Amino acid sequence: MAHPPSDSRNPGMPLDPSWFQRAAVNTPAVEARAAELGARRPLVGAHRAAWLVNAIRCMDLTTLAGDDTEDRVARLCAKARAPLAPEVAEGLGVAGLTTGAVCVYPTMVGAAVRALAGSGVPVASVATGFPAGLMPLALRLAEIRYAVEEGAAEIDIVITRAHVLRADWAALYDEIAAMREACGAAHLKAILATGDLQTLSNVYKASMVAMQAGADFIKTSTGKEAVNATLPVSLTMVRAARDYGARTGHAVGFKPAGGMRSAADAIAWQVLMREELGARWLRPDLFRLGASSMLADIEAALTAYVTGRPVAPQSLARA
Ligand SMILES: O=C[C@H](O)COP(=O)(O)O
Repeated sequence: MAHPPSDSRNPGMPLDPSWFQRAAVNTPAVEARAAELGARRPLVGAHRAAWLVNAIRCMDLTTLAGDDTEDRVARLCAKARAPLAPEVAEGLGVAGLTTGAVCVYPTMVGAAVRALAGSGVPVASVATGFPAGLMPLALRLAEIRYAVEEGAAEIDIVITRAHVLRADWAALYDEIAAMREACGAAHLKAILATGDLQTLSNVYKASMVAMQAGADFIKTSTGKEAVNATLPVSLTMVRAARDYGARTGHAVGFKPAGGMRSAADAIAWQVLMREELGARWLRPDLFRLGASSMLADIEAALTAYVTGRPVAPQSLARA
């Protein structure tokens, strides 16, 4: 399938329920496909290293904790600017490698912007009453505008799950469209909190509504639900993005987030993107891995590959 260009933002479109209201996801088939993806023969050597470097390039390095401080954010940003030790980066031929972005709470955006100055690494901010989103819309929109004024280039919004559970697609569309407008030039990632949506068919429908409302990315989770990113949910969402792109010519990005911890996770999700959407979707403008602790395992794997010495992930510098 020809891949639509991704350098143009998703303009959205009027809500059209005929694109999704009769969608019925074959859950057993999706789960079987996802299991097959996760059970692939492991990559080794230079091939595995290349996929892990790309995972860093596409990572939203995240801290979203109640005890976050400006010092912790500054340390995270230093890691985002230089995720690998110099000798490891040079050994891989990726001097200057950075993460895709840094993702923080709104009141930490200023500290992140200052710490990332001159790096080219954008700041993403969660907003709209993260993680539950249960605040008046006017306050959620004000929070978006605050984060953008603080310097956020990307806004990760959360949807009102009740709109999905009640199949109130107009209400879901209207809130995301209003959020998209409040973002202005900042890119909008729509967090669907899929662990709260009960069925894969609801995940597909919410994905389609978010894209029709103008989301630049669809994102699985806040990382605070009981169940966050899974391969079956991700497969459902990327197929929605594929269907939307085939009909509109607009590429919408995908961000799995929450609970991904290992280098193996980083490869499994990239294999899913490569096989379902194509190599074009393995770049940071269309793919992000939302993770707070996955980088340590990736760094340990790459350090061991370059130096030949095994390294415990917990021994590496953490934010
Ligand atoms: O959006 C990013 C997620 O909150 C990160 O979740 P995590 O801490 O489980 O990696």
